[in-house]
Amino acid sequence: MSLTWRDLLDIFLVGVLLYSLYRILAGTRALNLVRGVLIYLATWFLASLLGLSTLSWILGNAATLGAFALIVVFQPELRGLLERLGRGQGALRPPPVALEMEELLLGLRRLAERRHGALLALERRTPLGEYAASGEVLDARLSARLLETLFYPGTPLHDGGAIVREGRLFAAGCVFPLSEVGMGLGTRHRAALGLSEVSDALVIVVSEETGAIRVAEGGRLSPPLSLEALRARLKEVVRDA
Ligand SMILES: Nc1ncnc2c1ncn2[C@@H]1O[C@H](COP(=O)(O)OP(=O)(O)OP(=O)(O)O)[C@@H](O)[C@H]1O
Repeated sequence: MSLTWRDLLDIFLVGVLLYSLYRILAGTRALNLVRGVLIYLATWFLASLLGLSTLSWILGNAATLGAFALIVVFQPELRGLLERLGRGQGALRPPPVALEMEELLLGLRRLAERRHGALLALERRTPLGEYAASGEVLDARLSARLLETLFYPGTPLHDGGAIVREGRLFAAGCVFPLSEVGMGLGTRHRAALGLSEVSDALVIVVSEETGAIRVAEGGRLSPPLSLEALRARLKEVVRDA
């Protein structure tokens, strides 16, 4: 049997598909799931190969049930995965968000200096309306003073995340989905990571404990960023209004 160009194309495309899946899943809870599923399939395959009929019968039947259970348990990840596949993971970069960047940076700097925890999502292609609905819709002009006021500890809206839509502070006090990955992190950081897993939003988080500013994007949380590094990162995403 000779190898035709179709076989080579087939192998190449499967390789690209597997690599893309790995890139999407790397660093997320779903990567462990894929590893688990591969181990399961390998055991099942070996059991059938060695003629261990009871074990392969059990594994075969459990697979059907397990597939449904996985869909239920990993619903947020699957949703995020389909979302990212739909967006083409960078091939179709979301258009830049129009935003008064210096106001945003000034607000973040002041929050960080005072160790006022903050969570702010910049909406891109994925609509964040369902999360905005869990908080208070403001649709106000974004300013440093508004950010400082919103995240001032003790105020009713300081709890939860804010959403910036088309350069305006659209909503505050919103509940974001919590990531299962950053179990060592506090809930504010897990909420930043969680939203970035299920959307293409760029989520900025200011730590109450350390004042460190980090950015979550595509299911990954950056190390603490200096204001200059943050400005450089935002310039790739934001178009000054
Ligand atoms: N699901 C959520 N969505 C949005 N915000 C949340 C969510 N869960 C918690 N928060 C926010 O996180 C705050 C609690 O932060 P916590 O101190 O546990 O986190 P942290 O990541 O350690 O932050 P920090 O380093 O700022 O202390 C809450 O007051 C609330 O504002």
